[in-house]
Amino acid sequence: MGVKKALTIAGSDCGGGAGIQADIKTFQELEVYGMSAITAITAQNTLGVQGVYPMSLEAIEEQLNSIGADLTPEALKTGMLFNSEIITLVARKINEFGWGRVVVDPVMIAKGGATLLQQEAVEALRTHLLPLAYVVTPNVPEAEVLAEMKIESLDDYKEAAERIRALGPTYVVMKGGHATYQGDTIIDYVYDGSEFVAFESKRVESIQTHGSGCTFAAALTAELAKGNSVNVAMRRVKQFIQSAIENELNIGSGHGPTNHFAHRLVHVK
Ligand SMILES: Nc1ncnc2c1ncn2[C@@H]1O[C@H](COP(=O)(O)OP(=O)(O)OP(=O)(O)O)[C@@H](O)[C@H]1O
Ligand SMILES: Cc1ncc(CO)c(N)n1
Repeated sequence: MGVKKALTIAGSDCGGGAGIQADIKTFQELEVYGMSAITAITAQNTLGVQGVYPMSLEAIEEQLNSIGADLTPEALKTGMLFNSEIITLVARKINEFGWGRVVVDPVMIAKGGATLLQQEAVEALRTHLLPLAYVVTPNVPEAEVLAEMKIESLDDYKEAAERIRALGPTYVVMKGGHATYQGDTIIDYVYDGSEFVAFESKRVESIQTHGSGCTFAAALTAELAKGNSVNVAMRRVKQFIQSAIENELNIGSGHGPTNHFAHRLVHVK
């Protein structure tokens, strides 16, 4: 059986904790061959985002053409796409190459508040990209935007998942990192249109969660590239992200990155 290939279409985080860098590290740790198409370069560190430089549409298209001509990914994820032109282009190329197992991480705002998706681009995400998604992985604020409603309870959560699934994805993974009503427990829900499967974990009291969303979606993409079902993949993903948050790296003086190699310690234990 040959090695599986995963592609990330996302922004670069020069600080190494989120974006393309988090994705490639995660693919590597999960023993999947990682590839990238860079949509934007960001200047950022654990203190915040200092600059955002979108790539030209031509540069993005050429990267995707090179991959499409030679290196078909078994699964791919999208992260920071920044504007509606980039979203439309990425959706067109995914269609053109017939790529499946698409994980859409609907990245909108960085932890420090910087805009990673322009307001006007939300509609493009809803209408062009979500119909192509096998899985979409919103956190609570992103789910509120996509579903156009406030989420304050479990019922709201389920209603939002229903509305998001109506936009086209086969699976909606509602991440619970931001859900304040769950107390010490974090619950991520997988919704397939008929049932909600809950994945529970213990909340770690830590500010070193920079890139947790990217790492989570990249781990899911890697496991899907191996041919796993979403629910089987999620068990591995939750272990991976839990150990990455529990085993702090203590890098930088702000919101430090998660520890992408921590799962190796868990295996040794
Ligand atoms: N403090 C924490 N302790 C344990 N697990 C966490 C914690 N914060 C997030 N997670 C887990 O990390 C994953 C990502 O969740 P989260 O909701 O934080 O994503 P996100 O907000 O998209 O991240 P980002 O801010 O990087 O975009 C989920 O599986 C979530 O359960
Ligand atoms: C490039 C990039 N993508 C995603 C995020 C969200 O964590 C970030 N901070 N930077």
